Amino acid sequence: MEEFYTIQGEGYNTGKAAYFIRLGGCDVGCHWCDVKESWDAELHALTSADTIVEHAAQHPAKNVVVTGGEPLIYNLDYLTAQLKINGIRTFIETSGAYPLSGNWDWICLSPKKFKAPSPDVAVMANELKVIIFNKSDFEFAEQHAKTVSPDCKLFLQPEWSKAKEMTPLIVDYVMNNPQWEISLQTHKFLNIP
Ligand SMILES: C[S@@+](CC[C@H](N)C(=O)[O-])C[C@H]1O[C@@H](n2cnc3c(N)ncnc32)[C@H](O)[C@@H]1O
Ligand SMILES: Nc1nc2[nH]cc(C(=O)O)c2c(=O)[nH]1
Ligand code: SF4
Ligand SMILES: [Mg+2]
Repeated sequence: MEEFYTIQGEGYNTGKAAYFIRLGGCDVGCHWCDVKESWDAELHALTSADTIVEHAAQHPAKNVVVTGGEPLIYNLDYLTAQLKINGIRTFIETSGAYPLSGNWDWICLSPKKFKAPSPDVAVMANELKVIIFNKSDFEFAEQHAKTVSPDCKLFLQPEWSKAKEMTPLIVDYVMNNPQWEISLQTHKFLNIP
């Protein structure tokens, strides 16, 4: 759908420059999704994986974030193999709704109530990032924390439109449950992509 060079705004790798590859297509249907224009893959022109890798390799930071849409709709073995050949670290943002493919340096799993993540993604996740839209999402976060590995980093991120209401609850929750950390969508405050 699009490619852009920016700074990772969310989660464990916040603050690192990275080339973003946003793949079109998602059927998870989060009503608060901040990239609904990504859902219909057919609305976006196709770009070959080789061209994308060539573009990524031209940027100073050797980090790529593959996101979407839901990137795991596609088999990502070829794309990540080519990125690796070019010495690029591979990060993925996924709901986990499809089986894991690709070779990843960092897997950020953001599970959704609307389509449960597959267990193979949960066990491999380096980071669990749960979006807090309402109070019941804390319990949802704890359920998913049981499915990830013991060294997986745990993040709570306010849903953007509910941030005013939810952020104080997250602050309180993290102070009482310090195995969790807060993640903010810092790129939205910085006005960068
Ligand atoms: C747009 S999604 C694309 C990748 C994948 N489909 C997923 O959901 O993880 C990228 C990240 O943005 C988060 N996100 C999407 N809409 C959001 C919103 N309104 N507020 C906060 N985070 C949001 C998702 O949970 C995910 O962690
Ligand atoms: N700067 C920036 N950081 C991000 N982290 C995850 C994003 C995403 O949409 O997947 C995203 C994004 O869209 N922009
Ligand atoms: S899974 Fe990700 S891309 Fe798909 S609707 Fe939810 S937040 Fe948006
Ligand atoms: Mg985004």
